[in-house]
Amino acid sequence: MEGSQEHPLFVSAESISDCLEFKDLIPAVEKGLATFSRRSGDELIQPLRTVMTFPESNGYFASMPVYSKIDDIIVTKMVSFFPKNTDVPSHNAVILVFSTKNGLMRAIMDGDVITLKRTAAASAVATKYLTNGQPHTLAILGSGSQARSHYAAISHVFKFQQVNIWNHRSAGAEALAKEIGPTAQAFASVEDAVRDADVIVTVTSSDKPVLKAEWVKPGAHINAVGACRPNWAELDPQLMQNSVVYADSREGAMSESGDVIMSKATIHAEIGEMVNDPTLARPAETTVFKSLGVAVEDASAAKIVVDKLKIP
Ligand SMILES: NC(=O)C1=CN([C@@H]2O[C@H](COP(=O)(O)OP(=O)(O)OC[C@H]3O[C@@H](n4cnc5c(N)ncnc54)[C@H](O)[C@@H]3O)[C@@H](O)[C@H]2O)C=CC1
Ligand SMILES: O=C([O-])C1=[NH+]CCC1
Repeated sequence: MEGSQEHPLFVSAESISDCLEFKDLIPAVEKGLATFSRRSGDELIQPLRTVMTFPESNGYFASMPVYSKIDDIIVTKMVSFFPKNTDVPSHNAVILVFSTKNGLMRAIMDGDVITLKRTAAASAVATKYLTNGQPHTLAILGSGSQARSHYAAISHVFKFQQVNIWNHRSAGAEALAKEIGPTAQAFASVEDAVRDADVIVTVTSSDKPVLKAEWVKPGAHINAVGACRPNWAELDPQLMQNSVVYADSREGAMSESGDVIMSKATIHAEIGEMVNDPTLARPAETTVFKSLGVAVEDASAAKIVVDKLKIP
């Protein structure tokens, strides 16, 4: 159905996969995070997301609104995450796009592909600024949907000679290593997987630390993507204390990141602040990008889809 004033267009996962490429998305997310970090009210409005919790089913539901003046778009993402899911996906999202002129709904988009790609694109932006020279080895902890999108996005920025995969269920690591090909190897222990890693991605659903300070090579960059609740952590507190820590949103990290809250680590800068002022980058240090997810990343992706599909 063609989009029109009366009927918003539904955009499927397949259509979004086809038109959302990292060559466009990584710079768009970089620009969006920089705009957000300027905190200029007439460029972008992004309130802290609301998260409902369902303790009995260990589930969560987030509503993530944003208005981007420079992209002329109003977007709300709604996403459920039930980390213990096994028979169905752990994350399920939809993205609604509204007109800034009259408030009518322009599009209803699948949010799963956008969430996978924009999250990995944000990590790719952080890795670009915080990796020391040409990295050789990438380590990925976790072998789910974000593990695959992160491999694709970060490999768009750097070509790795070696990709080490660990997963708490080894079959997952073996499967992902096989998909990636001869440069990839599954490891039975986190310590062995990360020992030589220049870039580490943690994309697990663990609520307890899986990565320890003593295993990490000095100067490595870590994209810590999981653990999005204030009492969850993927990194041990010593690693957070030893590292220069970045976040997508200071408010989001102080509200939702157990890695930051429980370790009492200081946030050195937002990724967007670093984009606006590259002297904030510390690539020679051990660095952590604590990623929680912000709506401007979704809006940056939705804008590309709106433009590519010429949605009215
Ligand atoms: N920062 C952000 O913007 C976003 C973060 N996320 C988070 O990223 C993480 C990965 O997301 P997806 O790949 O979509 O999930 P997924 O369900 O596809 O994969 C989860 C991975 O974690 C592993 N895992 C599950 N329980 C574990 C445990 N107790 N210890 C160690 N590993 C365990 C699974 O085997 C699987 O490999 C989740 O924590 C999710 O909430 C997801 C979307 C956006
Ligand atoms: O930003 C996002 O979409 C999410 N962050 C954590 C779970 C989903």
